[in-house]
Amino acid sequence: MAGNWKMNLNHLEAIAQVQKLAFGLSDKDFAAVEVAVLPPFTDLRSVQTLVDGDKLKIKYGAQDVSAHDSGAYTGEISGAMLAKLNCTYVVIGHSERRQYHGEDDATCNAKVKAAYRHGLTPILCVGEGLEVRKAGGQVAHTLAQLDGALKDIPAEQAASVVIAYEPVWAIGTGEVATPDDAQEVCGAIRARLAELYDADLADGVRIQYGGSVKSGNVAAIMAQPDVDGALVGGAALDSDEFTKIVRFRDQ
Ligand SMILES: O=C(CO)COP(=O)(O)O
Repeated sequence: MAGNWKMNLNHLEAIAQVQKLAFGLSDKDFAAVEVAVLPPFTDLRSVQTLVDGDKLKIKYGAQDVSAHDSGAYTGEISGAMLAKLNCTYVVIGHSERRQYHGEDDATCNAKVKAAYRHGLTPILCVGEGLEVRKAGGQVAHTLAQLDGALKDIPAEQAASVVIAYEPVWAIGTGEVATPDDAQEVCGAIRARLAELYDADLADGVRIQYGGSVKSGNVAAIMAQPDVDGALVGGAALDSDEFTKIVRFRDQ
C-alpha cells in the first residue's frame, strides 16, 4: 500500500504524518502489508531521518526522477540523489506528469532505466482517460503504455517493477473503478508481462490499482486476483484513513 502525497505536506507535516502512521500500525500490519509513503522531494531527508532514527518499517520514495544522472538539468532530481536518501521507490509516469509535463512513453522508459541504474524500484503508472474508456480501448491503451515504458528493460530488472493501474477518470474524482474494471486491466497487464518475459516473472510482479481508493472500497478491489496493492492519493493524506486502508483485511 503506497501513499502518493502529490504536492501536499511540507517536511514538518511529513514528520508528523509518518509518526502517526507508525503509531497506528503494528508489527502484524507490517508483516502482512508493505507500507510506503511517496512525499514531495523536499520532505525526503526528514522522512529518512525519522525512519532511520526510529527504525520504522515504513518504506518511502519519490514521485518522479530525472532521466539524466547529473549535469545541467535545472530543477531535476537524479536517481543517485534519491538512492543516497535510501529511497526504495520512485513513481514514474503518473498521469499528472503525463498530462501537465508532457511525459510520454519514451520519457517513462528513460526514467525506468534511470531508476534501475541507481537501484530504485519504479512504480510505473499506466491507465486510460475517459474518452478511451468510453470507446472500450482501456486494455489496448494501457498495454501500449506498459510496452513503451518497459522497452529494453531486461527480465532481471523487470522482475522487481511495480505497475500501478490508474484509470485517469478515477483519479481524484471520487469515481472509483469497479473491482471488475480494475481486474480486467490488471489481469491484462499480468498477461502482457508473461508475454514480454515469462509467467513466473509476471506472477511475482506487484500490480496496484489507484484512483479514489478509500477504506470503504479497498477490500473489494484487493479481493481481485490480479490486484496486489493500491496507490492511494487523497486518502493517504489522512493518517487514520490510510491506516484503515493498510488494514483492509480486518474489514
Ligand atoms: O493518483 C492517484 C495515486 O497516484 C490516485 O489519487 P486519488 O486516490 O486521490 O484518486
